[in-house]
Amino acid sequence: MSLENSYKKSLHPAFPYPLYLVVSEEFCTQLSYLQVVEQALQGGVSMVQLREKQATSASFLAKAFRVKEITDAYSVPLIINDNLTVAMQVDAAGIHVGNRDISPQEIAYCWPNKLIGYSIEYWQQLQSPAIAYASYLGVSPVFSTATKVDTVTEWGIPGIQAIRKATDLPLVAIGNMQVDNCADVWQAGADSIAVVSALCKAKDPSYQAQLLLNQLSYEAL
Ligand SMILES: Cc1ncc(COP(=O)(O)OP(=O)(O)O)c(N)n1
Ligand SMILES: Cc1ncsc1CCOP(=O)(O)O
Ligand SMILES: [Mg+2]
Repeated sequence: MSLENSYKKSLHPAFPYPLYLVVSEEFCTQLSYLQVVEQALQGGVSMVQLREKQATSASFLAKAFRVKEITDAYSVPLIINDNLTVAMQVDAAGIHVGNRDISPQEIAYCWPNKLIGYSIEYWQQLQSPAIAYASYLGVSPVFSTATKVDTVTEWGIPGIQAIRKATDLPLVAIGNMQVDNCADVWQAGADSIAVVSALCKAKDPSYQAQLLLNQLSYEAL
């Protein structure tokens, strides 16, 4: 979709974070993960998630402290993937979980007033009690991706549109989000575009972040 054919959406008032970096050291091929975070933030990334599926808790915690130092310097919220202990210890802004993780209900009980991201992998989850505790939903994945293969539904544009009609919660689109497809996903109802490869594998994450953001037509809050 060209910018001329798109309309300026408002940012979601509860989630004014249009470009969301999900960073893992293992997917950073050109630069260190800390350089990727810093340069992506320079390019305008508005939220960062640290996702370390292979790390020990100790290594995850050490990395989280390093990333938090950078995100704090840019006043950008840091989300921790899966690990509530790490999230609490670094005083992250929140945590992202899916179906096989600690539940949003349990998180809200142990760690109140924090952002809770919850992955939607199949339609019936929209009826789950977890929804009441979620701050945003990860539409996961929009398109299939080599970065995460243990997925259930490839939502596509029709999936985003259907979930948009079913809930007012902020929607984060994830899964093979690139410069050439994120405008359509945005216009279909996503409030945020989350990327791993598009920034972690970029030679110039700052420039790449600007290219992604330029595709997203929105009014400043
Ligand atoms: C923003 C965002 N959306 C979805 C996911 C996937 O979370 P999950 O289903 O728990 O899978 P893992 O990331 O733990 O492999 C995410 N991490 N971030
Ligand atoms: C963590 C995650 N959750 C759903 S898809 C995905 C990976 C997205 O990676 P990429 O942006 O490289 O397709
Ligand atoms: Mg998870």
